[in-house]
Amino acid sequence: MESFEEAWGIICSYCKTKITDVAYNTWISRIEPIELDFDKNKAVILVPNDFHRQTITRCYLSLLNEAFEAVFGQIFVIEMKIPEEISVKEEQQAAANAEITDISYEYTFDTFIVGSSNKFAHAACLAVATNPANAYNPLFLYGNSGLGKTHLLYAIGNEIKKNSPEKTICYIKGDDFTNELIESLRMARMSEFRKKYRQADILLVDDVQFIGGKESTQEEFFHTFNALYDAHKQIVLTSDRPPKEIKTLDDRLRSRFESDLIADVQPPDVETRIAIIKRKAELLDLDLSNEVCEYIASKIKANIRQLEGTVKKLKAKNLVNQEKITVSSVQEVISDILNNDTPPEVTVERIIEEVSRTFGVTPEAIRSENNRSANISNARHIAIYISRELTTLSMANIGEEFGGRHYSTVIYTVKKVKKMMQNDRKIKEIIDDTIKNIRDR
Ligand SMILES: Nc1ncnc2c1ncn2[C@@H]1O[C@H](COP(=O)(O)OP(=O)(O)OP(=O)(O)O)[C@@H](O)[C@H]1O
Repeated sequence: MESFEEAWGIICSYCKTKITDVAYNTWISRIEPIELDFDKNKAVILVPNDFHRQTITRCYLSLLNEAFEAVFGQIFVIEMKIPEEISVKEEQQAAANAEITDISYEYTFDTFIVGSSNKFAHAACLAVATNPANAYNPLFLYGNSGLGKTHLLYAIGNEIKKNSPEKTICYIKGDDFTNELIESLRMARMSEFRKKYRQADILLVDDVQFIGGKESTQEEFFHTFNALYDAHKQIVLTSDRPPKEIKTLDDRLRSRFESDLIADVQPPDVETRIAIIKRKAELLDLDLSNEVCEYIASKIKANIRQLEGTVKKLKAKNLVNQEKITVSSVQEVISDILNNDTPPEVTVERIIEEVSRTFGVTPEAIRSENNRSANISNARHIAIYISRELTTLSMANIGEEFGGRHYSTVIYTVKKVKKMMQNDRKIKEIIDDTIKNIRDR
C-alpha cells in the first residue's frame, strides 16, 4: 500500500460491504484521511463536525478499527478532527499547498503504464522532467477525465524533486489558483501570493481550464507565466481540452499555452488496460487471473480511474471474504462502479457558483431581487438560462431561486439568453464553457 489516501479507498470499500448504503453515505463517505503514522500506530481523520464525530464514536468506530486492521494488518488509534481543529500551521500548509508533497509520491514514471494512447504524452513529460525548461516549455497536456494527466504532472514533479531536491516545485489546480488569488486580494496579501508562485522553479498547473473567464485571475496568471517563462523556469499545464477549445481563455494566454508542445492522452487500448489492471493488483498484493483481468478490461474502456476503482473494490471484497476472485464476483463490482459514476445532479447553487466566478460577481448579487446593474443582471440571466438547461426544475422553481422572480420572467429571460447566444458567438462560447465547467466538476 503506498499512501493513506489510496488505503482510505479500500477502507471505505470495506466499510461499505458491512453497513447500509445510507449509513455509508451519511457517515463514512464524508470522512477524509489526514495522516497515518505507522510508528505511533496513529491515524488522523477529518470529520465534518462534532455531531458527526460523536456518531462515529458511538456507532462506527469499531467498524473503522476493524477495517484498518484488515487493510494494514495492525491496529491504529484513530483520532478524529473537525475542520476548526486543524491547526493554523496545518491550514497554512494546506493553503501553501503549492509545494509538492509526499501525498502524491505514488504518481511516478515507474508506476505509469505506457501504451499507444499515452506514449507521446509520456515521452514529452519524461523529456521535461529530465531536462526542465530546455525540452518543451510550456508543455500542455490534455485529455478526458481519469486518463492520467495528474499522474504525469506529479511524475514530473517527483522526478525533478528526486534529481534536484533544491528546486522549488509548485503544484496548483486552476480553481485553487483563483480562490487563493481572491483570498489574497481580500486580505491584502498580494505580494506574498506573487512571491509564492514567482519563486517556483517548476510550475505545475492542473485543470488550467478553470482559470478561463475570470478576468483578474487570467491577468495575474498571465504575469506569473511571463515572469517564470522569462526566468527560464519550467511550466506544465493540464486541461480537459486543448487551448483552442477553452473559449473563455484570453487570447494572449491561449497563444502562450500553444507556444510549444501540446500533447494529448487518449483512452487506453485493451493491452494497456490489462497491463494497468495487473499493475494495480500487484501494488495491492491481489491475485487476479488473466481471465478476470481480461474481463475487467473488456467492460471498462474509457477511464483508468474506474479500472483502478474496480481493483480496489475487489481487494476490499477479498479482505472480507477471502475467496478467489472469479468473473462472476467481478460483475457486481463493475456494475457498482459504472452506476456510481453517473455524475451527481447539477444544483442551482453550483450553477451560481460557477457563473459568479466567470463574471466576477458575488453569488448573493446573482440571487438578489433588486440588484440590476448591467454586469449582475447579465450574470443572473445566464445563470437562469443554465439552470433551465441543466436542472429539472420548473420555471417557477427557478424563479424562486433567483430572488422570487415570477415564472413568466424566467421564460422571458431564457428566450432572451438564447437569442443573445444566436447573435453573439463570443457569448455563446462563454456560456458553453461555463456549462462544461459546471458539468465537469
Ligand atoms: N497509464 C497509467 N498507468 C497507471 N496508472 C494510471 C495511468 N493513467 C492513469 N492512471 C491512474 O488513474 C487514476 C486517474 O488518473 P489521473 O488522476 O491522473 O487522471 P486525470 O487525467 O488527471 O483525470 P481528471 O481530469 O479527472 O483529474 C490515477 O490514480 C492514476 O494513477
